[in-house]
Amino acid sequence: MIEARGLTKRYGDKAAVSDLTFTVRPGTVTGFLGPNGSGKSTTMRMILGLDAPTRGDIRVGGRSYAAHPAPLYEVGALLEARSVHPGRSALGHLLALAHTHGIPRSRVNTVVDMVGLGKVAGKRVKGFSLGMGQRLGIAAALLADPATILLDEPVNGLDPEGVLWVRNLLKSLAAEGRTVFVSSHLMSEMALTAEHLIIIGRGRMLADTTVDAFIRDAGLGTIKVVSPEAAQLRELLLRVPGVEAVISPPGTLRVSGTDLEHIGRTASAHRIPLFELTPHSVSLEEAFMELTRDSIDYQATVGSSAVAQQVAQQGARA
Ligand SMILES: Nc1ncnc2c1ncn2[C@@H]1O[C@H](COP(=O)(O)OP(=O)(O)OP(=O)(O)O)[C@@H](O)[C@H]1O
Repeated sequence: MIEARGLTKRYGDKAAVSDLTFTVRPGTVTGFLGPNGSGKSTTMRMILGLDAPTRGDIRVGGRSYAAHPAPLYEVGALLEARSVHPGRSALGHLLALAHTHGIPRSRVNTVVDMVGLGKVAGKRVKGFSLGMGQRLGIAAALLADPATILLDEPVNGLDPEGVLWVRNLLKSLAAEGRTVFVSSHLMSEMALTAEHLIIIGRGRMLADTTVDAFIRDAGLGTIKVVSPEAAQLRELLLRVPGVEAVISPPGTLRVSGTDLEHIGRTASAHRIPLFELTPHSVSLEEAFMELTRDSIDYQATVGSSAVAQQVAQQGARA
């Protein structure tokens, strides 16, 4: 379990993290999302005691990281895949880490195999690709079989097979009852991996929610119905428990809690004409961009306007 209370970090005048309060629970994968520079890495560094909060505190397993006598058993982390001495072999790096906690060589061999580096374990890290470096970082994070796993952008540089592997690995670690906290700026990847999301922008909390609720609130599960008798259709649809329907703008219904077939059949049974019946088609990535739009520090001038325009057009069309 990771618990942040009023967590704040300032660098001079700049607040990298502002008053964050959240709990990351065991048994689920929690995705930590935010645009570039939103404070994800700073928060992760504070979890590991690499940065001290200006205000507030952050605990892992009930205590600050520094208060754990053998921290590798409590938290396994991958923050920066390149932070390994390039002259060391993968095996040498892991053995050195293992020695600090009395972890046997057999466990080192196990994690090397687990991450698929068996064939290159004796090779120097300087020859590793980004993806191999990520795998080594994940091996180091898993070395002491910790209760909490903390990974900063673990799929960076991985090929599709590697991305799938990380996704399944994180889910299985959570299913074993571990706390899994993983940062990314890829909403679509997180939606496939995480059950819970913490989304920040400019160091502030934007959303602390489940993936299901995020999808629901973003209107991704809604159906758009255009009919000259929208009000009558709405009354009929609302007779089914769990169905929600709002008229916006006049003549257009936004319906959730049911499916296209039910709406079509209800309209047909009451001879209500339909001009349109479509699932809402905003992607998760676009919903994330909408949420974080006002919190983007680093915005490209070429391309981003096209993306914004596309989102706006999609919103207008939907
Ligand atoms: N050591 C530092 N000194 C000064 N400013 C810093 C320092 N570390 C981070 N910052 C600033 O704090 C803010 C948050 O940075 P951080 O690296 O935590 O964001 P991030 O969400 O991890 O970004 P990215 O997705 O690009 O990795 C940024 O504006 C960054 O420039």
